[in-house]
Amino acid sequence: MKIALIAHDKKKPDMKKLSLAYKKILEKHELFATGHTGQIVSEATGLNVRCFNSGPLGGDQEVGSLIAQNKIDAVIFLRDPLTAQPHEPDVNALIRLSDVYNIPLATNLGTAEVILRGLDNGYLDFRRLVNGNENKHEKY
Ligand SMILES: O=C(CO)COP(=O)(O)O
Repeated sequence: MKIALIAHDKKKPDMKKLSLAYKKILEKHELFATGHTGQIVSEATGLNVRCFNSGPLGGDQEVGSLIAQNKIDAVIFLRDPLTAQPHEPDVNALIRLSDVYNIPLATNLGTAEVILRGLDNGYLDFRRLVNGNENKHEKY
């Protein structure tokens, strides 16, 4: 599975802890991330992470583009709900695309853990069926 990891600045410590705690699960999957988040996760865990631009410089849009191409199976996006972000439209666009394509999306630690444990228990295996239809999203 292809997992996207993103964390706003105040949530990066949480992302570091999450990636360390769930390293054994994450290492079975292909990881993608916005720039600084990916750097933190790869340095903390030693896992291979494909890093895009930093979020404010277009990284969220790069992840969104992969979602639109059916190339991301789950998103863990630890958002900071208490700080205004200059690139809020990009954040909203990424969340919107996840909903358009029914991509499991966690926006906080609680849901992130559910998704990671679900991933390990095969609950996201339905994504493999979707992946069989690469670039052919079901619209209805
Ligand atoms: O701002 C972000 C997501 O909106 C995260 O970007 P970075 O991982 O580059 O800090």
